[in-house]
Amino acid sequence: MMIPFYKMHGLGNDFVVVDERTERFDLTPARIAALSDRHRGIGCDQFVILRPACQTGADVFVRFFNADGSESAACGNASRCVAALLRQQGGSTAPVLQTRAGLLAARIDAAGEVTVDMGPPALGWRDVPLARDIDTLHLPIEGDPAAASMGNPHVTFFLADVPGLDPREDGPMLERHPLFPERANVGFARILSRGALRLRVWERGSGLTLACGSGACATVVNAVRRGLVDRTCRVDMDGGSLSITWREADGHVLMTGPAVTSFVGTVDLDGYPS
Ligand SMILES: N[C@H](CCC[C@H](N)C(=O)O)C(=O)O
Repeated sequence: MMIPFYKMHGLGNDFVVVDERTERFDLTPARIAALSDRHRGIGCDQFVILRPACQTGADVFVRFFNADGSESAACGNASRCVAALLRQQGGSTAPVLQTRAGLLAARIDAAGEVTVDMGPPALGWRDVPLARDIDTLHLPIEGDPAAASMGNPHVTFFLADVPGLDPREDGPMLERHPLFPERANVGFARILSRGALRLRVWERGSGLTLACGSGACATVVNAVRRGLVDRTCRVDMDGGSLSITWREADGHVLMTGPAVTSFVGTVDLDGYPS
């Protein structure tokens, strides 16, 4: 069965987007993982499915799946891409995305830059979640990381504390550390100034990516909590930079950056195991 898809990216964090608002396809986690494979499938960091919104005020319901087929409630870069896609299809410049992490209000400016209100971070141990009741600002792991949720679990290492830590070497073990019952996205951050930091993320279910939107949000939150940066901070990643603001007035985190459609295509689902 041939189905259409959009290939998109946010700073090189790339996605296959399939629109199921008018027709459902048989997209099992196994088939999503096969389609996400960069050698045997289309290839992407995350696979994104659009469904009709079922919450008042939302324009679309969005589900995010990692390359291993696991589902995440949040994906910042893909949220910007979906907002831009709706706009390309004639939608408003202020779409609202329903996600499993809540309603996300987006805004597309005249230059095509997309701002998504990612909502407030969740900072309690049960929110991240962690395996037991501990202070999320200082986890009992070598390197003294902090943890926060943006609807998905993030742990942040500040490399000034552990200069030898490496995403590819240490990411896989830390992703599956027993302290993270739902695994974790692992951020490796270097503070550049009060208004900028450098970040690489070993992503849960996808590995090292060129950029991570929710990771950028969680890292700024954790850096502000530690008194290391101001509430508006540029986050420089391998694929480019995002502007993040942890707004004092309501505690929401705003993320601004690009969203690109690389190409559209069709794929025969019968070629992939369900
Ligand atoms: N790997 C993440 C989902 C994608 C996050 C990232 N691509 C973003 O832009 O936020 C997780 O399992 O929580």
